[in-house]
Amino acid sequence: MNPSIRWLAGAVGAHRRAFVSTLAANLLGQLAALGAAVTGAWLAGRAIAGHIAPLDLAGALLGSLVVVATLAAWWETYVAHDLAYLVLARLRGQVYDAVARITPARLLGRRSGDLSAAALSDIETLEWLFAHTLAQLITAGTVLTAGSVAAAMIDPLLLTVSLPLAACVLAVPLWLRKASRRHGDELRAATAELTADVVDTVQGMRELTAFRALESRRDLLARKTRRLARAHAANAARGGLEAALTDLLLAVAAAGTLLLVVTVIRTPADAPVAMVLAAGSLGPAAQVALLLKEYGTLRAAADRVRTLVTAPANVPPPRDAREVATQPDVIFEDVRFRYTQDGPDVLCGVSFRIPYGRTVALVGASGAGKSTCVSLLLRHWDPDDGRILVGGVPLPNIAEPHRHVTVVPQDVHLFAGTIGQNVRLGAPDADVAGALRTAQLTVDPELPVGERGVTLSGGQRARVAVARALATRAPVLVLDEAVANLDPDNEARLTEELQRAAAGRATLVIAHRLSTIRQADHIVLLEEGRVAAEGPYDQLSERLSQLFAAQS
Ligand SMILES: Nc1ncnc2c1ncn2[C@@H]1O[C@H](COP(=O)(O)OP(=O)(O)OP(=O)(O)O)[C@@H](O)[C@H]1O
Repeated sequence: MNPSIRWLAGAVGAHRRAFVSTLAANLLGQLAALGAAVTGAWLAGRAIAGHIAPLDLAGALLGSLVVVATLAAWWETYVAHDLAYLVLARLRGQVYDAVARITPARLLGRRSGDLSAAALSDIETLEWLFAHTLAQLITAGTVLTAGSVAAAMIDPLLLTVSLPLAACVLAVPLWLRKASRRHGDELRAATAELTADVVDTVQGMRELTAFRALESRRDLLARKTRRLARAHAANAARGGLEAALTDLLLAVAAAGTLLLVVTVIRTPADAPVAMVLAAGSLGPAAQVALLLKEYGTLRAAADRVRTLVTAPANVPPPRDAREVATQPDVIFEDVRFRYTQDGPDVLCGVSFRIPYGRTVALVGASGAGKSTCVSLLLRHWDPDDGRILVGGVPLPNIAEPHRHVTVVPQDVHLFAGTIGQNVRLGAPDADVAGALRTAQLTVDPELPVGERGVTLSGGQRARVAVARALATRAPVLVLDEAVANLDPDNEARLTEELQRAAAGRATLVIAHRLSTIRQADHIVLLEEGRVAAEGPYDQLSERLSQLFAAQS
């Protein structure tokens, strides 16, 4: 069995009761249906022999079996879907945890729309596995065995046609399994790519409109849609071939069994029962063939979900947690880092200190490694060498780093909801009005901001992000170009407020404006991942002027 399918089958283990109920309902339904067919055939045989007594015990048994089969089918539909959605809910939780674990540092090289496809449509595809496959495969095997044993008890010869042909029916999906896998992989990949492009298109609609690129984007989506249609067509053509071959084999098996029954069974009254039992193996075989037809798609969806869910965390979980000082300094100690093993060193032994109550500005040309320092301080990655200490404790030994370090990022993300909800993101009991006041934003906290904060200006979004960070009361504050979206007046006023807020914090500022940098107590100049110089503004003013002149 494919390892991903085996892994998913294992996921059912947590819902044993629901699985056993599904299995019991399916088995009961199948056996009751077989029993009803045999009883009906036996009654037909008696009628052939001239015994017409419709309401005797056998008639009652037939009626009861039909009722049991019907109720079991209804029960199975209910419990099988219950099982499927229990497992799917669990998988969705695991996918969510995995996405949280591997982002924001990286997305396993996958696009966000691709991850949405894994979280939504791949998992939805697996519903077929849990609701219609696992229990049904076990039941089909049981019913096939029971029917064959009963037929052999009448005459072993009865199995000489149906059993080999049942094996041929099962061989069809096995014979086509490579094509099934290929089609499944292509189908899931095409679905994911289209989803990723649609998500990208919706998110970038403003740019597409501004740059008059709607036509070319439509062409791209049409191309991706055609790819998906081709994948569906290839999958459907193979599925159709499988179904046609299965039907042909079943028809040959039924005709052969009929011929055999006529030859082997001498008493006409026994012929219907013999026929039903001899053909009894064909029904389960056809059912298994039908289930295996979906194997390629299921396997591809299972592979994609498993890759995501079993992806290792970017950084190991905190260990030997230690108490962090309430008024912490932040220390970068000879930090070395590269993003990929064979990539260049991005930080080559960076050391600096942010004392509590002080503001340190990190400056440098584009690509010098400023944002990388922020990512390491937020523990999106761990340094390859050296360490970062907050309040005297290395980051990997801090149980909940976000309680100590907060950030106003370069690309602010606001969630659909009110300003207040966005400010309370990291601190549900926060003083929203106070945080908004410090962030210089005089708006109603109940004002809705729309998805990604579309109803706000860039400056307002930045100030909501500042309020959100301040609301957490974390003692280390990182401002990654937080005021870049503001006009000089507003920038000056917000910087003043932030200076006041910085008195009770250790603050790291990344800024490209001299006016912001001038406010800092200490400046660290990064060049190609190294600290080229550090000191107060007056000491570095010449180098800073050169840097900013070169950048402008
Ligand atoms: N996720 C990533 N994977 C691989 N390389 C990256 C990644 N992020 C940044 N880099 C590389 O690391 C180097 C430092 O990038 P960083 O974003 O830290 O620079 P920066 O000083 O903040 O630049 P800017 O002022 O333009 O924002 C750059 O060469 C960049 O291409």
